[in-house]
Amino acid sequence: MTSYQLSAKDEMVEKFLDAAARGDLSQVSTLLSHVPSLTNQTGYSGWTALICDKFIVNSSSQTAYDIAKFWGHKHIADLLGQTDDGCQRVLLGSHISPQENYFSRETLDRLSGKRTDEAWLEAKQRKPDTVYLMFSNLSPMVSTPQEDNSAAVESKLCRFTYETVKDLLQKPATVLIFLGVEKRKNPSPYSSEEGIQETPAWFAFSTDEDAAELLKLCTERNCSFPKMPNRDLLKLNEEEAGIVAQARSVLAWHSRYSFCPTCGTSTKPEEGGHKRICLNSECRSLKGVHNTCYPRVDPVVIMLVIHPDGNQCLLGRKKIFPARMFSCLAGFVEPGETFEDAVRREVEEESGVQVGPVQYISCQPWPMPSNLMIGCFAVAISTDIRVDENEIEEARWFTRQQVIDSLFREASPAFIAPPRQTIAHQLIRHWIGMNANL
Ligand SMILES: NC(=O)C1=CN([C@@H]2O[C@H](COP(=O)(O)OP(=O)(O)OC[C@H]3O[C@@H](n4cnc5c(N)ncnc54)[C@H](O)[C@@H]3O)[C@@H](O)[C@H]2O)C=CC1
Ligand SMILES: [Mg+2]
Ligand SMILES: [Mg+2]
Ligand SMILES: [Mg+2]
Ligand SMILES: [Zn+2]
Repeated sequence: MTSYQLSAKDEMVEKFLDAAARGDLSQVSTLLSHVPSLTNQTGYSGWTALICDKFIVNSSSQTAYDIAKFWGHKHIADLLGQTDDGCQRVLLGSHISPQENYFSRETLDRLSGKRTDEAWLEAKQRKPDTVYLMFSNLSPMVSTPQEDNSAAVESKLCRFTYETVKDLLQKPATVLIFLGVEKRKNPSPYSSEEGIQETPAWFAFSTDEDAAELLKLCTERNCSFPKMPNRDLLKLNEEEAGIVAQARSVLAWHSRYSFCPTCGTSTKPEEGGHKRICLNSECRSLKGVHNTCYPRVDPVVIMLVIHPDGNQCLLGRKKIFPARMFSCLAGFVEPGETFEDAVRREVEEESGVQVGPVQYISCQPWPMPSNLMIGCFAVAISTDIRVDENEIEEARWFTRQQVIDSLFREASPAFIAPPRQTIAHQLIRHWIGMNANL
């Protein structure tokens, strides 16, 4: 006996569920002949005898699909995975694994709390193990193992010590930013502050000194300041790419915000280069907190639009793309807009295709100069293409097979995919990895 009293109806429901769970067909039919509505009654556990609506969840938030999958009933899970509601079935549901994109790795601990600690920052600047990255015209100095400009050759950031760059740091046009300290590989066994060996700090600075003279300061081979960031900054390893994503965006902001957006007076860097303050003591921007004083990040949605049949995707090309390259559609999020609405608006503006469900997949900082690419899948609810020629030269539906050929096979694919370092490439690849779910 339970400690609580069941009503006659509850008792009937529990009896019915018990019979259904045991597979006692004769008792199930007897009870049903008396009370047909028992099929959809819910017991204390949240279960029904037979889950007729597959979007109903039990008290553990599991759908029939989740349960079938958990117990390894693949056939049933596959059946339940098929739906008639055209759109949702081509999305991934809960099967998304976290994905790291190029420019996304957090190699350094930013220690944002230390940006206001001037004494600590000054001491760190002079430490012999502190690493300095040098930027000219928003490009970091890099070295390449051989003189080869092809995309396959990896570049390395040139690292400088305080002794080498201290004169440059004094020049009035130099902007210095504190990037953070190296993350500790092994957690320290010490618990007291004094016992912990501090890891090296990293700074980046921009200088307008003569580039040829700057290159002489480095002892590495084949040093240069790359000319085409969209191409040349894709040659770093993942760690260095993550550092450049932060450094280039912040330095680009300094180079564009030397005057106050509120009153037009000159501004100066503060807080380890993560803030600029106006030199006019009467300025409104000095009262309260204002986003004009901080580095900006511009959200951009980038989406792989999937055909309602689940087996084609929509890709477009801009005039400036290399020949035959097609990529995901993308566009800036506008003020007061959700990213889902931005996806729908940009896709319709650029291709005329209407979009229903939108699902976030992963994001990518894109430091040219300061975008945050918000990567999504989106399911089309119309398929006719009408391109806005101001933004896109051509847009097309490509079949899964054409996409696979383009990513993995050399011989004359239908189009050329964007490079692997772009989130566009990763979204396309991710889609190929999904089941057609048909
Ligand atoms: N990492 C990746 O895989 C990819 C990155 N991208 C980046 O996404 C960005 C946006 O894509 P688009 O198709 O050009 O956007 P878009 O479709 O919104 O059109 C760009 C136009 O929007 C206007 N605009 C509105 N807000 C702006 C802002 N904050 N900054 C600059 N322009 C603004 C300008 O008129 C600009 O010409 C590009 O800058 C590109 O660098 C684009 C595709 C792939
Ligand atoms: Mg666009
Ligand atoms: Mg657009
Ligand atoms: Mg736009
Ligand atoms: Zn001002």
